[in-house]
Amino acid sequence: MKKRIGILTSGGDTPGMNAGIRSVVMAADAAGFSVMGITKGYAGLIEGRVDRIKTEDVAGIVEKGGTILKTARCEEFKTQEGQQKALQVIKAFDISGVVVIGGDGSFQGAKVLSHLGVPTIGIPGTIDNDLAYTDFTIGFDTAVNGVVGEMSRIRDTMNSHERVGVIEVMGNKCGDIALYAGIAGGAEHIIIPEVEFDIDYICDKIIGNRIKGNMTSIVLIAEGAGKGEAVANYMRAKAKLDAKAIVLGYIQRGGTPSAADRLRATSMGMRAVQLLEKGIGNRVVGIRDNKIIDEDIDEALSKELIFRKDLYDEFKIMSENMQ
Ligand SMILES: Nc1ncnc2c1ncn2[C@@H]1O[C@H](COP(=O)(O)OP(=O)(O)O)[C@@H](O)[C@H]1O
Ligand SMILES: O=P(O)(O)OC[C@H]1O[C@](O)(COP(=O)(O)O)[C@@H](O)[C@@H]1O
Ligand SMILES: [Mg+2]
Repeated sequence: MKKRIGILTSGGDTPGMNAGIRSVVMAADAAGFSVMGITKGYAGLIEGRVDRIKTEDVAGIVEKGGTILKTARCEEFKTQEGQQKALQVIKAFDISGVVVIGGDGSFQGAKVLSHLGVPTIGIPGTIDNDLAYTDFTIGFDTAVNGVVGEMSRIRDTMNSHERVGVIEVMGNKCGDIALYAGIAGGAEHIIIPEVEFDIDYICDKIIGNRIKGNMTSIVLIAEGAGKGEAVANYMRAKAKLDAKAIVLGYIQRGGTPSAADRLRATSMGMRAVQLLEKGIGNRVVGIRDNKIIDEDIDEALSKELIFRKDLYDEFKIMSENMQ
């Protein structure tokens, strides 16, 4: 095993990616490896945007959102031609192992690199929490905290106008951001792709609560379950509710990472380097039952997401009893 590893971030950026980069660079340094930072994910790899990254380059980044390595979604890397170009760059820079921080799509790319003979380790970086093999992905906790903060700001103005706030959050096909933020932020209703919803029931509940004098109504909708605007339009047209749709959008992906995300990213970065030190690739690192784990990429990606029905049931108890 030669002593030079590459690191890239790919897909949607997340708070905590920088903490992961920092950890990999420091762990590699301690192990006698040098690290090459690959700018802009697989696109940068194909283009040869590769530069030495040293301990001094990662000083002070633990608290920064985004990713100092930049990121991208790169269609070309999905083609064999693109993958061969990337492989040539890896060889040209004498890189013997790669760490990829990204989500489900990025891990497909990590699998490709491993199968091309470059030991590659994935660290889960996505706000969506949509990777089944790990309890949490890096960035999810910060995103949930961000949504909870916005919910209380939105609630202030919705309450003042006696409006219904329909807040659309990210998550791709996964409802976790809406579910966790819904519980922590005290949403009256959540709409997530994992559970069928009845818009008329939600309207009736809101109207019933209003009759009893409770005018506060926040509905969180995960983007995978539909558009906030469509829900608000329906509420206005069919239930005469003064509903406003708010799409939180990219503010969910920015900002300083939470302590939990920094801690997880740091431990996962350390594990990634330990694996590469042993020449082990084709694995992804994660956290299960509060312990850092690693698992074969193919196995991890073949797992089906387990919906946290226990949490949803807790939410329902609170939602149904809110008045
Ligand atoms: N099947 C695949 N084979 C190779 N690379 C892939 C594959 N799927 C995704 N990727 C790479 O990973 C990048 C990020 O994937 P994407 O799904 O957009 O984000 P994320 O990794 O955050 O889920 C893609 O733009 C592409 O470069
Ligand atoms: O940044 P883009 O390309 O607009 O993509 C938006 C998507 O990225 C995310 O923010 C994060 O998704 P990934 O981590 O899979 O990249 C999703 O929640 C959202 O659907
Ligand atoms: Mg993804």
